[in-house]
Amino acid sequence: MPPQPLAMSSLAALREGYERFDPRAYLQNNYLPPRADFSSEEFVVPWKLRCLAETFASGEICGRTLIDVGSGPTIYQLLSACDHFEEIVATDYLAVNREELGRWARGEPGTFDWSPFIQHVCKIEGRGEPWQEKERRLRGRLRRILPIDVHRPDPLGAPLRPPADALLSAFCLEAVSPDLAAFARALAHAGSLLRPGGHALLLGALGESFYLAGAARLPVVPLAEDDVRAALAGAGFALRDFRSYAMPPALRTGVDDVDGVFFAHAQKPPEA
Ligand SMILES: C[S@@+](CC[C@H](N)C(=O)[O-])C[C@H]1O[C@@H](n2cnc3c(N)ncnc32)[C@H](O)[C@@H]1O
Ligand SMILES: O=S(=O)(c1ccc2c(c1)CN[C@@H](CF)C2)N1CCSCC1
Repeated sequence: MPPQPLAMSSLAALREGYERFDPRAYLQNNYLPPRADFSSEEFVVPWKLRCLAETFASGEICGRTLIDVGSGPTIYQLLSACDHFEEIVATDYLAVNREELGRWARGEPGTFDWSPFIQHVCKIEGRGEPWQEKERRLRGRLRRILPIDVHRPDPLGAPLRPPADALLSAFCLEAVSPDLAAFARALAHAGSLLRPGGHALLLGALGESFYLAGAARLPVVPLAEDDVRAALAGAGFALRDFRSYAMPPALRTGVDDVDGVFFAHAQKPPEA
């Protein structure tokens, strides 16, 4: 019997899977029709954008720096945030995603067209702002695009100085964690980037076990709503708002097996 390869750790298997992650395929799968359907407020992308717009509209969440954990190649999640923070710090584990974001931030040709998302956010924010103005503002405030690994206690490799005033993360933690304990640890690690009293906004998948991004097939830890609530409490957060969305059958396109989406707004306790 030839020597058997050592069993690869689940984290190592995940990292190997992400080496095959194709940003353009990922964008195609999730941010173009049929999933990017803006025709009804009942569809998921308008629902997600409305959760963020309504939460930022209160004006309570603002400050100098917002960090986005596991940005991937997407910027939709930053469109309402960018009006309330001087600096947006995007992060991702993969250089291909950081490069995609950098090309968009510099306005280079051939990057993904986010204008339908920007136009929709300007519409629901109701200020009559030209979408090109919102795009210009986000590009001006997206100043750092950093490598990150949420499985490290110090996800950026060094503390963020000063700590972020707010943290956002969309579809990352559950998509990079082999199990619930790893998800909870990753949340706590990400939370270490946030100042006391800072706000965390999480968007994520419920009941999802895999997703496709080109040649990559990535495992996802299937989450129930209570798993998210328990992980937030375990990481020391106070829950402020929790909403969920059931995925309509028409949006089951085979690129994943997501059952629904959650939105959580939580706050880190103030300094003792
Ligand atoms: C499903 S994508 C989410 C992308 C984007 N935030 C969105 O809303 O569509 C998950 C992202 O997590 C990143 N990632 C993979 N491993 C990671 C890790 N250990 N720490 C942080 N991010 C990681 C991937 O590169 C990928 O961009
Ligand atoms: O746009 S979504 O909110 C969305 C957006 C991104 C993702 C997923 C879903 C599910 N798989 C994730 C992999 F981690 C990435 N959406 C979820 C409901 S159905 C339409 C697509």
